[in-house]
Amino acid sequence: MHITIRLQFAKHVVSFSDIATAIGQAGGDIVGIDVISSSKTHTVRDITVSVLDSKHADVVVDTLRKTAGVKVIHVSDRTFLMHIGGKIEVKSKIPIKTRDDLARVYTPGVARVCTAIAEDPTKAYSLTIKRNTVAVISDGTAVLGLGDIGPYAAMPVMEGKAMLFKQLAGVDAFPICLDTKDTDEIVQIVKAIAPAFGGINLEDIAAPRCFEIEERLKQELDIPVFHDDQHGTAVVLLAGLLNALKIVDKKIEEIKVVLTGIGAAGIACTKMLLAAGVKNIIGVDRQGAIHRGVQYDNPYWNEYAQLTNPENISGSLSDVIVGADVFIGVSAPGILKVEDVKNMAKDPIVFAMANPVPEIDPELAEPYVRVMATGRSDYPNQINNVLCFPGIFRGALDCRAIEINEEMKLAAAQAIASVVTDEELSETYIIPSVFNNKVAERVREAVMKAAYKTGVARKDDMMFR
Ligand SMILES: NC(=O)C1=CN([C@@H]2O[C@H](COP(=O)(O)OP(=O)(O)OC[C@H]3O[C@@H](n4cnc5c(N)ncnc54)[C@H](O)[C@@H]3O)[C@@H](O)[C@H]2O)C=CC1
Ligand SMILES: CC(=O)C(=O)O
Ligand SMILES: [Mg+2]
Repeated sequence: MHITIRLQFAKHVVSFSDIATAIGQAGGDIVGIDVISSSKTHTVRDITVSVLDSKHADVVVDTLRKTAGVKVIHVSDRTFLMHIGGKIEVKSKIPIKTRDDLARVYTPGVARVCTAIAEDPTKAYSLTIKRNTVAVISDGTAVLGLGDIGPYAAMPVMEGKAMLFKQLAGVDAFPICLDTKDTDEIVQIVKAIAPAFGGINLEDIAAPRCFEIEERLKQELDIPVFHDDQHGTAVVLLAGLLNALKIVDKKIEEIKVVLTGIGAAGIACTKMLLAAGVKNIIGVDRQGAIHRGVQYDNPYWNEYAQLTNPENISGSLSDVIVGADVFIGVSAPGILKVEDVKNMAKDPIVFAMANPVPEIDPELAEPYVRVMATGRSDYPNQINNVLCFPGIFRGALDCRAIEINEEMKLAAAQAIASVVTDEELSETYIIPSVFNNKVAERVREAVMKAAYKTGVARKDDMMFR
């Protein structure tokens, strides 16, 4: 990583070459220098230094703090710099240059437009932003794998999701973090803000509350409501698995899958895999394998036990992973050991998808796996819901779908998988890159086709009839 250190140094006490030497001795590598101000006695400079990690950054900064004549003003890393002031803004489509423009975009002209919508509310789709907007709603209770860090801390992720919606699919998404964990209140708030939006993307709301929130909103709203951590993740996981199974030449009906983290993502991934034909899937949470014969406090786990684990095996992750063809992690960092991978069946497939730190370090797993994937951007095979949510909402908005149903999700998974051709497919390329511009377009088309086929599209479109 790179950090930028703003420091002031007294010219008569220390020279820049002394500072460069100190940084070098602490193991830092200077990659940029900017002079911010200079007087006869002092200079202020921004020095950008390449360091190994945040601990190493502390060592470099401490060294400078201890150097006589040097005052460290502040330290920022490039990631923080990208977040300063937030990452998105609202822009007008048309400038207001004259009084005439003003009278048309605002009062009095706007009143006629308002009246037209009041007379026919469906006109909200043609005369407001509704046809292109998605609310990204979080309560900050399951932010990535960081847990319940609250609504303020959740904002950078939601802003990031909004950026991806826009860049990858042209959707205008609004990050909305709610300072409440009350299910009824969240449902009420989302219902109340729905008029401005064409869709609702629920994000990083912890299980099991997220299931009720989504179900109730789906029933009460006539726009698509989609919990990204459940369905977006499940769609991309299935896409990756379909392609990985081609490499190891195994049939989906015959594989044994072990999945850790029976929360939002885990339950949805399991349901998607069962629908796709997986017969033997065992879910593992903190207490071990979910099995029948136990009354869990979490009602979703009791249902889960009925749907999975055909041999009703109990035990720890290390116990149940023996002989598994596929490991899927949507749980916590570092819980899969190298020994566990060694005990899997031939040609193991390991999808360690916890963010930001996966269930096993890919470098440790690599020698023993046939196909390795993570949720991260800095390793090959990124299985991340970002491959799904922009395109699936683009399709749903464009056909004005009332919901995103199972057929649309399956179509999205197949569309994502299809971007990687048989000639291109390899152990390190089972899933297209986030930057592959075919992904969102292919997902959009497949999703629209499925929406028209299943009768949930409201917009008349001859192409899809
Ligand atoms: N790659 C991707 O696209 C996505 C990755 N994720 C990742 O999956 C993880 C879970 O996310 P959600 O399902 O939204 O959270 P969640 O809070 O709904 O569920 C997490 C589950 O993992 C379980 N868990 C925690 N520590 C565990 C351990 N040591 N062993 C077994 N189970 C454990 C929890 O008890 C809980 O049931 C996070 O790390 C998140 O970043 C989630 C969504 C998408
Ligand atoms: C990718 C994502 O949505 C998550 O880790 O929560
Ligand atoms: Mg998420």
